This record gives sequence, structure tokens and C-alpha cells, in this order.
Amino acid sequence: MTKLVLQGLSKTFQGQRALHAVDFEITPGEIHCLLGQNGSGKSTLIKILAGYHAPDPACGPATVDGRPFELGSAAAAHEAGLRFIHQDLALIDDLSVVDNLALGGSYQGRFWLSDRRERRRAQSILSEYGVDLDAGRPLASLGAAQQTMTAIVRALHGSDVEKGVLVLDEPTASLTAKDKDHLFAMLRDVKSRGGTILYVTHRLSEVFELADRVSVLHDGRHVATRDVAGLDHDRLVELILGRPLEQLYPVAPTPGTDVALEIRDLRGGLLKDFSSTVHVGEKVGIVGVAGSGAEQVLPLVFGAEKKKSGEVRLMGEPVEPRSPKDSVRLGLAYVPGDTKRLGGISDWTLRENITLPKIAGRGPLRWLGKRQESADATPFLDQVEVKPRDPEALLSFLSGGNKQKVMIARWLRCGSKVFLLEDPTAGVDVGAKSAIYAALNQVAAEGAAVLMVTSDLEEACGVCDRVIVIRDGRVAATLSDERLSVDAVLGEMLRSGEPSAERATHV
Ligand SMILES: Nc1ncnc2c1ncn2[C@@H]1O[C@H](COP(=O)(O)OP(=O)(O)OP(=O)(O)O)[C@@H](O)[C@H]1O
Repeated sequence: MTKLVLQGLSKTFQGQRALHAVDFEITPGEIHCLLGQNGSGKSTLIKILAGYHAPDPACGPATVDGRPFELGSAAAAHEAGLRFIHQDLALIDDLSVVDNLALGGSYQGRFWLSDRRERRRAQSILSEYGVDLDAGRPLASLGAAQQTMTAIVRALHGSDVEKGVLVLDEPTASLTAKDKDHLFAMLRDVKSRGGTILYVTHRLSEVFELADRVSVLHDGRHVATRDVAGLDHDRLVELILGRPLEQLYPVAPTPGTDVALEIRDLRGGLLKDFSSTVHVGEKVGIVGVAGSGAEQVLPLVFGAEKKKSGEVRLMGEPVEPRSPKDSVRLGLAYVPGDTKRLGGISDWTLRENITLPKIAGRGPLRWLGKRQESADATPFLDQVEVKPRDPEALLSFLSGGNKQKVMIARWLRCGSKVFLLEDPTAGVDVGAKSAIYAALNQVAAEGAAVLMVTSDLEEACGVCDRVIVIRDGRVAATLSDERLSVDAVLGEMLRSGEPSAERATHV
């Protein structure tokens, strides 16, 4: 019995094969994970299914429940019962949640639209799925996690997902642990009603938590399909990388004692009070559920958002960055979580994107030479394993994870004193994650301080010397050494009530 079958699926972009004759099938009622390194072709496969890309000519037939459907046609995919949550969510920033939920479906009013009625209806749809969100808010004003939940509700609502296939491309990349649990409960519910799910992720713990089977792509080829029950973590990593991975978290240098970054009584947005210090060579993590204020710390420190009060000192000197340009000059590097909106420039080359914050001219007139810029950018592309390794490639042609690696490479090149990173490895494959952690160790060993907000608690505990938990806008706990574990961090994140000043351990 098969639900979805693809045969001999190929896709070529400008002479580059992204998929090579992929045969792939899913059985009804299963949760099937599609895995592979960055650039291995997962999103391309999904975009062909969704009708966003046409496949190469002469591909074999695709079927759902034995019935052929036309690949490369959005209407045919919808008709066949396929529903999608894409990596970029496919929502419209300028519209409200109400209007985004109506996209591709319909409003309630048949002859005229009543804003109040549509809003009430959208609000009740959100609460039906347990999503606590004001439906009237413009999408652009929501955090990444809330946007993802909006896209998920839109895909689930009003479609007989149990009859078709629900396809999710890295839905948890910007979700906190609590949102992820919420999403998984929704997916298990879909499965219990007979639904079939195709799920792309780089978080291998999710595979063991959720999936029945996995399929692995490598350089556009289908290399394996396995039952999850017969796999362990190392074997799965080996299937994805084509080699064993020695160590995901490389041994870190011991932090120094000098203070690199000091933050005192920082307030702004949802953040009510945040104080901490980060030492030279230290890596400090910040975690919190969505809406806790954790996501606000780095933009406030960097000057990307205006703080209400508080002081930031860099190497002992008070700094008051008025603009991101100011912050860069002062030695702060910032990789925002939402790199789609705040990161690179899509129609620029990798060379231009990497050299953007600090353009190095040569000679007395500071001439900019393409060749010199390329030579300057390439070692950083290599350090975090960007594919393609071509400084002249356009950013828009890179896979999601490779775009993220370019943003990291950009800041590694700047030789910054303090790195402010939001979900630095979101969407990055397990091999490249290890390369990014090694690069962070290297900048730390050279004396930089790292402050990172992450939704991946294993990463927080594996990479950071110390993890600060934010709850209700305040520091609830700081965990390090033997007190630092995923369970302890999660426990502090989910504890109810505002943290009291006495309980919070400020360091
Ligand atoms: N529109 C495009 N134009 C040119 N090349 C593209 C385009 N989209 C994808 N590619 C290339 O196709 C290959 C597969 O990319 P794809 O996005 O499918 O990878 P992926 O497995 O989803 O990666 P990730 O895990 O990073 O999301 C990559 O080499 C990518 O650079």
C-alpha cells in the first residue's frame, strides 16, 4: 500500500542537478522524515510536489493513492490532497493573521466582508488549535514562532489532512521547545486520524521522537529508506553525512576572566530586567519560551531595537550604539534569527554578502578588486562548509542552511569582539553544525565573547559554558557545569510564576 509515489524525479537548475532520478514512496498513515545535508535537494523535492518548480522533462509518474497527478502544478497538488508548510512559510507580511489564514481558502462572508466577523472566526480557529495569538495583528509584527504557528493552522484548518499528505519543511527551525511540543501533539493527532506526514528536519532528536521511517538524500540522490526503530543516532548521522561524525560538540577552550560584555538592567519590549556579563572567550546561551523576552536581548544590545533603559559595556567602556553600523564599528557582530528578513541580500553574490559589513580595499585609494574580495571571502566559506564553494554564486540560489552559513561566515570575517547569535545553526545540517561550533570555539580562543539565543536546548547545553533562562522578562536562572542539562533548562523555562529577584542567579 502506498500513499505517495515519485519515480525518477530529476531537477536541474542552470545546468546543476539538484535531484537525480529520485524514487521515493510513503505509506499511508506514517510520519516519514526526509533527511539530508544542506543542499541535498529536500526543499527542491518538496517545491516540485507543491507545484512551485517544474521537474525536468521525462520524469516518471507521481501518484497519490494510486492516482497519477501532474508534478509542477500547484492546483494538481491541492486537488491530490497535498498540504504544505514551507521553510519560508509562504505567508504575507503586510497582511494580518486573519487575512493570512484566509489565503488560499476563503473568508466567511459570501457577499460582503465584515472585519469583525472575520476576526472573530480567525480567533476561534486559532483557539481550536490551541494557538494563543491576536488574530488582528499584522503578520510582520509577530515573532518567528508565532508566524510558524499561523502557517501550521492555515495548512491544517479546513483541509481533510487525514485524507491527503501534510508536508512540513523544517517547521521547528524557529520554534521554542514548548511550541515544538504543541506542534508534535498536532501532528500526532493528524496521524491518529489516519493522516500521512512528510517531515523535513535537521534536528535528529525529532526523528526519534516523531517518525516511523526516514529517507535520506545525498547530493540529490535517494540513498536510503529505513525504519526508525532499527536506527540509533550515530547510524542516522552516518547515513546523512556518508561518514561517521567524530564529535558534534568539539572540546571548547576555557573562558578567560576579563569581562568582554556587561549588560546592566536592560529593559525593552517584553524584557523587564536583564543583567549579565560575558567573559572573554566565554560562550553564554540565553533561552526562554516564546514571549518570555529572551528573543529581545540581542536586538536591544546590538541597537537594532530601542531599549527603554539599561547599560551595555564593551571591554569596560559604556557603548550606546545608535545604529547597527555603529555596533559593527564598536566590534559587535549580530546574526539575527530571521535571516530571511534581516540577513543577506538575495540578489548579491556570496562574495558581496560576506564582505558587506567590512569592505577591505587595497592600496592608497582603497580599491575594491573582485579577485581580492573573493580571495578574502573564500576561507570563511570553507570554514563553515558553504556549498556551493563559489564566491560568485548568488545568495538566492543557495539552500536555506547554506544561506545561514553565509551569515555566520560574514561575521567570522569581521574579527568582532562580541558575537550576538540567534539560533546560529537553525536549518543547518549536523556536519556543518559541528563546523560552526568549531568556528565559535576558534573565535572564543582568540578572545571573542559569544552570547547566543537558541531554541535548541541540546545545542545550548552542548556549546555554552553557561545558560541563562529568561522567564516573564527576567532572568530566572543561570545554569552551568553539573547543573547544566536539557531537563534542568527546560524545567526552569516552564516553571510558572515570575522569577523572584532572590531566586534568580545573576552572574
Ligand atoms: N532557485 C534555484 N536556483 C538555482 N539553484 C537552486 C535553486 N534552488 C535550489 N538550488 C540548488 O539546488 C540544490 C538543492 O537545494 P535545496 O534547497 O533543495 O536543498 P535542501 O536539501 O533543502 O537544503 P537545506 O537543508 O539547506 O534547506 C542546492 O545546490 C541549491 O543551491
